[in-house]
Amino acid sequence: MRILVTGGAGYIGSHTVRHLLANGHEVTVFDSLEYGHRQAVPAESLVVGNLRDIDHLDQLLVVNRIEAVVHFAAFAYVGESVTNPAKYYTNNLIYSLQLLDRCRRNGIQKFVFSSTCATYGVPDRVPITEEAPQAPVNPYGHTKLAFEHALSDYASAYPFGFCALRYFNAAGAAADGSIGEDHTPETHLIPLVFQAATGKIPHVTVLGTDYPTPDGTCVRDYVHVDDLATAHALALDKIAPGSKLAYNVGLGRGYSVREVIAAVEAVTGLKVPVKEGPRRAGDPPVLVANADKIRRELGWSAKYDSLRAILDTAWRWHQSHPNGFGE
Ligand SMILES: NC(=O)c1ccc[n+]([C@@H]2O[C@H](COP(=O)([O-])OP(=O)(O)OC[C@H]3O[C@@H](n4cnc5c(N)ncnc54)[C@H](O)[C@@H]3O)[C@@H](O)[C@H]2O)c1
Ligand SMILES: O=c1ccn([C@@H]2O[C@H](COP(=O)(O)OP(=O)(O)O[C@H]3O[C@H](CO)[C@@H](O)[C@H](O)[C@H]3O)[C@@H](O)[C@H]2O)c(=O)[nH]1
Repeated sequence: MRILVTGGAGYIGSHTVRHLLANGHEVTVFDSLEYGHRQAVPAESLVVGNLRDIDHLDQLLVVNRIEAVVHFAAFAYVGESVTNPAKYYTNNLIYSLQLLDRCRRNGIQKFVFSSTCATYGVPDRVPITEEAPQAPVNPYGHTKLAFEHALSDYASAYPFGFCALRYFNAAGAAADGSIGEDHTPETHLIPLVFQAATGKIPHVTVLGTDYPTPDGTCVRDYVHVDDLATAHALALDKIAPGSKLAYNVGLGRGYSVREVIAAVEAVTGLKVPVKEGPRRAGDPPVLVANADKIRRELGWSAKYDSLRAILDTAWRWHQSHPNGFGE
């Protein structure tokens, strides 16, 4: 297939691009490089551009005869979305709607969207199934849910199908350590714990120790980026006109912040300096996927089925790239 991957130079995007290319697809990566990295994707696949330049994008859809779009490009700092919602509604919703409509006008019938477990807000039951109420608790989650609604309406009205993949917490790096997670600023737990272990930052702060969880810290479902990548390829095969697919992607097992820190200490053999701090606004206590539906319907399974296996790959990346992509 000829596939356009927006945000393909970012963390999850770059791992997915690698997987799609290995499977023989023709891939055009479209990324502004605001948060992505040129080195994360093959030079010949990359087009540097911004979703806001819709005519540039439209031209690519036509000239490269694109058949499917995988849409990662978005801003993803939950805290920033609260203080600057305009930035999030503009990039994640307005520009995404523009892209969606150009897909329709150009007859593109397959669309895979990076959604998130943040669309569930604070779930009343875990593990979370796809039927759980979607009630985001921050603007980031609102933008993602609003776009899911637009996709659904398009699939009802036009010859168009989509799959929304609701990722839980992406983690890990390519098995060979050649690409991995490098966000600036970094707010995600796992890379921060590695940075604290290796002395790049003085300590990691446990954000909240009074949650209603076994050890008082938040529980998350960490899923390897390469396993997210395979989910995209399976989704592309499944989508047909009229498809309205939505899948949770996680392992179905939760780890607390303290368990993550202990696991990084075990993987690295290093002591992680830790401080305890207050809760971060908007963090649900427990987010764990019920991922039975994607296993059943797409035949998806996780190659990395334990936190230890995921962290081994992240550690290889941090050792071989102590300064990330080094820009
Ligand atoms: N990381 C996670 O745990 C997680 C979980 C759930 C959902 N998601 C979603 O998955 C997607 C990818 O996440 P990630 O962690 O790889 O983020 P990322 O920031 O590494 O990747 C996003 C990429 O999109 C690009 N981009 C953003 N706005 C753009 C625009 N207007 N035009 C062109 N390019 C643009 C950025 O430069 C970046 O390379 C995002 O949509 C995010 O919301 C991530
Ligand atoms: O310095 C830190 C950073 C995080 N945490 C905690 O660690 C957990 C994981 O946090 P983080 O790695 O920031 O991931 P999430 O906040 O769970 O959010 C990520 O995962 C969401 C889906 O779960 C995506 O939608 C978001 O884009 C992505 O940032 C949370 O409980 C945080 O409170 C800490 O204790 N200390």
